[in-house]
Formats: sequence, structure tokens, C-alpha cells
Amino acid sequence: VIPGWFSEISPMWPGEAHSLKVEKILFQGKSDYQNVMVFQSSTYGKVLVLDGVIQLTERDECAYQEMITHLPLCSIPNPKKVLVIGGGDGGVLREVSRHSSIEQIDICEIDKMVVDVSKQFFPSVAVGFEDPRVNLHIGDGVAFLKNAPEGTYDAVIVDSSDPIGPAQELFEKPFFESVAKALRPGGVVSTQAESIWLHMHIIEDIVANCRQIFKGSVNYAWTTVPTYPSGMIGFMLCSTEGPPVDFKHPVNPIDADDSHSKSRGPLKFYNSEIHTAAFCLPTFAKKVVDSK
Ligand SMILES: NCCCN[C@H]1CC[C@H](N)CC1
Repeated sequence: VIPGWFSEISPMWPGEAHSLKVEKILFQGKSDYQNVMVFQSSTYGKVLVLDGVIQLTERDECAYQEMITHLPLCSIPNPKKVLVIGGGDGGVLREVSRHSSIEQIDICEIDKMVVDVSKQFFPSVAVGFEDPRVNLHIGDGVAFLKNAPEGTYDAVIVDSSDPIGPAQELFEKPFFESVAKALRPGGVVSTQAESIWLHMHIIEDIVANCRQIFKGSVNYAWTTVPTYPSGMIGFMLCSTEGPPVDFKHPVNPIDADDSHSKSRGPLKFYNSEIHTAAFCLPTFAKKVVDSK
């Protein structure tokens, strides 16, 4: 990559590529799992790239981190124990720590370089690691969940990259089964679930698997993230059998004024109205999500 433009080219979105103007490359490395790069963009702040795929930018990361976190946590009355799979940049941790009812935040990230690079270049994102409730495990989330005692968590958040590379297993049925086992009755899971414009076939398979595994409710929600392919990204929001969860009406609202501390800063994107709106789908997506 030379100072000029970075284009996000991938077989995951053939024939298209979002580009960002590069001011300066700040870091380039190769971990045991993937290539890691950070660059200063002209208009989106610093950018984290893994194997050529944009993971977050300072300007729009709030949309993804706030929505993947508050859609599940605001849908249950009193979350206490939360597990984050992936999320090594710390952004989801920053959002989880806004909930005062939470007592324990476990995180399992496979690549230590992502954690270290985020702490060095994205302090406003990695601030999540400073919360005393956080227990960081460096390792494979699949193995972590296999060893998790049954019914441990109120919520699991799967903040993964795409199903090419280290995160591939996080999109497969055995993993979803291990998530369901680790959740309490009426517990909730929120997973990164790609784009309805680009990955309807992947979403179809995920929904079919979730319907078999999560006997509470299965929902798909979405948000806009300008620097993700197609400018949007979705989430699976599912609950296990037990006390019913109505994802579309937050029972545990968290709005802009409360919940922020000087280190975290205020919510920039999430609010209770956009929570409800996030589950409204265009017809072509509704057909797939509601029918599987
Ligand atoms: N916490 C960082 C978000 C990582 N999420 C994914 C990165 C890669 C994208 N194509 C999809 C979202």
C-alpha cells in the first residue's frame, strides 16, 4: 500500500471496493493469524485493517460497536455476566462497560497483536480494557466456549471479522450450539452477521442454524457503517428458551445522557428509537429472515 488510496478488495464482495485516501501508514505487522495494518486516513481518522479488510475507523466505529452491544444488553432486564468473542480492539468492551448492572465481562480474542495495536493506536477504543470487570483471554473462542460451564452468561457478543480466515468457525453450527449452551435460559446472543446487500446466502444459512438452536427468538437487525462493504452491516439477535425476550422494545434502555464517563465519552449512535428501527428490514431480506 503506498500513500495514495487504500482499496478494500476481497472475494467476499466481488467487483466492488470501498477506498479511503491514505495520509500515512502507521503500522504493518504479521501476527500468527493475519496481516495487521493501521493507517491515518484523510477523512475517517485512523483505520485498522486485517488481511486487507477494514475492521474499524475512528470516525464510524461507534455505529457498529454501540449497536452490536446495546441491541442485546438493552433487551434483557438486568445483565450481569457477559462474554465477548473476538472484539480485540476493545470497542465492544467500552460499550458493555456502560451497563452498571454488569459484574463480569469475559473476552476471548485469538490475536494478541490486535489488542496491542489497538491500545497503541486507538486509545479511545481500547479504553474498554481498562474496566476492572474485564477478564481478557487470548485464545480461540471456539475452545473457550466448549469449556464454558452451562448457563453461565446472560449475553454473548460475537464481534468477529469475516468468515474467511480466523473467524470462519464463528459462523458455523457447532459454534452457535456452544453459545446456546453457555447462555442461561432467556439469555441473548448478538453476532456480526454481514450485509443483506452482499451476503444474503450466508445470512440464510445463519438464520436456518439459529432457528434450530435458539428456541427463544431469532431476529436480524442492521446499522449503517460507511466504511464497511455496502455501507451497512447486520447482526443476529437470538435468545435461548426461557423468559421471553422482545428485542424490538428495549426493556433496559440506555440513552445518550446517562452511562458515559470521561474516559468512554457519550453514546454517539445508539438510542432507543434506532434500537427498534434496526429490526425493520427491506422486503427481500424479510422474506429470508422470516421464512427460514
Ligand atoms: N470490532 C471490529 C469490528 C469487526 N467487524 C467486522 C470487520 C470486517 C467487516 N467486513 C465486517 C465487520
